Amino acid sequence: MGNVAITYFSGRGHTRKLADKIAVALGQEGCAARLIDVTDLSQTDWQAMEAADAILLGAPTYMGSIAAEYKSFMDATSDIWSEQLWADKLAAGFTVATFPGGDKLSSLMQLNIFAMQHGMIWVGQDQIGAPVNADAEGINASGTWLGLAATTVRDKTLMVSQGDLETAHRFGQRIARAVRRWSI
Ligand SMILES: Cc1cc2nc3c(=O)[nH]c(=O)nc-3n(C[C@H](O)[C@H](O)[C@H](O)COP(=O)(O)O)c2cc1C
Repeated sequence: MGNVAITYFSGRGHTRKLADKIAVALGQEGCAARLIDVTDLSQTDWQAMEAADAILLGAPTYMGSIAAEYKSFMDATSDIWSEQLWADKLAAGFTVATFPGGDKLSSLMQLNIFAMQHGMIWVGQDQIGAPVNADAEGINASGTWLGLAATTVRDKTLMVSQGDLETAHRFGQRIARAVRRWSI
C-alpha cells in the first residue's frame, strides 16, 4: 500500500498521458495514486501531497526547462520548504519533449534540485533499453537515468511512443517498489 501524489502540468496532454500511465501502474501495484493538475489546486490536493509517501513531479520541457506553469507551483511550495514538511518523502520526476534530446535533462535536473531542497529522497530511472538489452527495444529510449524522459510522436492516440508508454509503466512499478521499501 502507500499514497502517491502525481503532480503535473500538461499544455497539450503529453505529460498527462505519462502521468496516467504511471498512475495505472501504481494502482496495479497496490498504491493509491492521486493525479494533481498544478494549475487547478484545491485544498484537498495540498492535503494529499502532505499525506503522500511519494510526490511525483511531472512537467513538459518548454524552451529547455520546465514549463512556467509548473515552476509557479514549485515556487508556491516555499512555505512548505521553510518548515521541511515534505522531508523524507520519496520524489521522482518525468518530462516529455518533441526532440529525443530536447534538453529534457535540464528539466529533470530542475525537478531533482527542487526535491533536494525539500529534503526528499530521489528515485531515478532503472531501465536499460536497447542497444544494450536487445530485448528492450524502445525502453528508456532517451538513455536518461535521472527520471522518465519521453519523446512525442505524431500519433495523437499514443502521444508518446509505445516504448515510452511501457517505460512509464515500469517507472510506476519502480515507484511502487520504492514506496514499499521506504514504508517499512
Ligand atoms: C513553449 C514551448 C517550448 C518548447 N520547447 C521545447 C524544447 O525546448 N525542446 C523540445 O524538444 N520540445 C519543446 N517543446 C515541445 C514540447 O515539449 C512537447 O510538445 C511536449 O510534448 C508538450 O507536452 P504537454 O503536451 O504535456 O504540454 C516546446 C513546446 C512549447 C509549447
